[in-house]
Amino acid sequence: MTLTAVVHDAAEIVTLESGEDAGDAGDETELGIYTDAAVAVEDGEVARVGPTGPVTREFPPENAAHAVDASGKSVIPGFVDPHTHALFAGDRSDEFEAKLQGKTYQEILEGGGGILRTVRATREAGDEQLLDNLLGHLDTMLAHGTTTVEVKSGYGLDAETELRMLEVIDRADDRHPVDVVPTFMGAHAVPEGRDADEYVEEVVQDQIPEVESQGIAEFCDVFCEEGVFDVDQSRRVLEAGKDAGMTPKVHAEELAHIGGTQLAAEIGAASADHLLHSTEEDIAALVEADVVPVLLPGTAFGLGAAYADARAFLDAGGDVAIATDFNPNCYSQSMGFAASLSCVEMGMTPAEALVASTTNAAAALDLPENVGTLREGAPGDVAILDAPTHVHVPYNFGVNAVGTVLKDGEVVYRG
Ligand SMILES: N=CN[C@@H](CCC(=O)O)C(=O)O
Ligand SMILES: [Zn+2]
Repeated sequence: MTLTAVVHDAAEIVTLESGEDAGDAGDETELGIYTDAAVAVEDGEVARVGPTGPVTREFPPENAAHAVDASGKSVIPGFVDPHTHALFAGDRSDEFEAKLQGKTYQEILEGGGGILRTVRATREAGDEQLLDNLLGHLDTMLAHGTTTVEVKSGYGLDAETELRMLEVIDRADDRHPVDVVPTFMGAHAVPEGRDADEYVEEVVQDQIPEVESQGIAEFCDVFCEEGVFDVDQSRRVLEAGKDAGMTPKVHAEELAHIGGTQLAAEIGAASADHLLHSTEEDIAALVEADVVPVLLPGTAFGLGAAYADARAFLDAGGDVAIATDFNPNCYSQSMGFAASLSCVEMGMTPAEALVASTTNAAAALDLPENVGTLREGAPGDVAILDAPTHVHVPYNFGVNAVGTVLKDGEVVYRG
């Protein structure tokens, strides 16, 4: 056994452990907070967490490969970001200006911009360029406390480029400390000059079998949206993906209400994402089917759109997750910013936002129970804030509250 790390004398450690023995507060919060606390990581996994005295007597910091004095600081699990399109080429900053002048997302897409423009740039980029781009974004995510992220394909829209994207995602996962969960999203848009039904058949008959034979994606996602893929087309893609071993996910009710949430419930998706226009019945169906609602407040912020009704999901008993949705239309890699928007614009509490960006986000990716926690046995994925309480995650905005990050107990970022 190797003592990888001991983080000690923290103002607080948020374990996300619930239950009677959790933290100083017992069962009182979902957060399982210990004050004046330490966490010891052995062979990459949390071996002990609790008050500094007993933990450091059992696991002396001087014996650890990494001893971190966290005096005055809050220690939380690394964030899990369960929805990104972080692999792309090109620049769409001029579309931000166009949107500020009143153009809508759909008008830009219908004019060959938006996703279709990123598709052209991504098809033209070489693998090394794509890999460099993704590694750069993973660096930024890590610096903001994210230790696990989902990344989708979907800027290829043909078998060759979709496969290339998934291979680059796989290489980035090998090369970078952040764990990367791959999602196939061949049905992200209808390629220029093509018919949606005909393209869906290409996704089902050409792309999915290729992805299956490479065993290179865990999830299959679809943009179920007015003017993109309707519910039947989306169902066709997700069922084929499911038959090929990929768990469904759905981009649902982002710009209009067309039934994607009900489809997610019907098909047993891991998550339904966006949900800006979901109804009460939709919410009930998701909760009933145990589908994680993933809310993406950065997207609403960037589009100047109304936010999803987070309270309706929470009040219905939904295990709400939040994500950055980092993509050329939503340019933020920061889960802290997503948390700020979740609290200020969607009425979530800082505690709810933290649960949404750790344990519930891990559930949206079907990750093992311990991911997104600092319970004993969890991966030693730790974010140390330059601040005394976890409330600083949403309370700080436009700046980074994270000072140090450990992945599997190794110090991988120091601000
Ligand atoms: N809405 C569809 N996909 C992305 C946007 C992708 C893009 O505009 O490039 C999203 O989730 O927000
Ligand atoms: Zn998306």
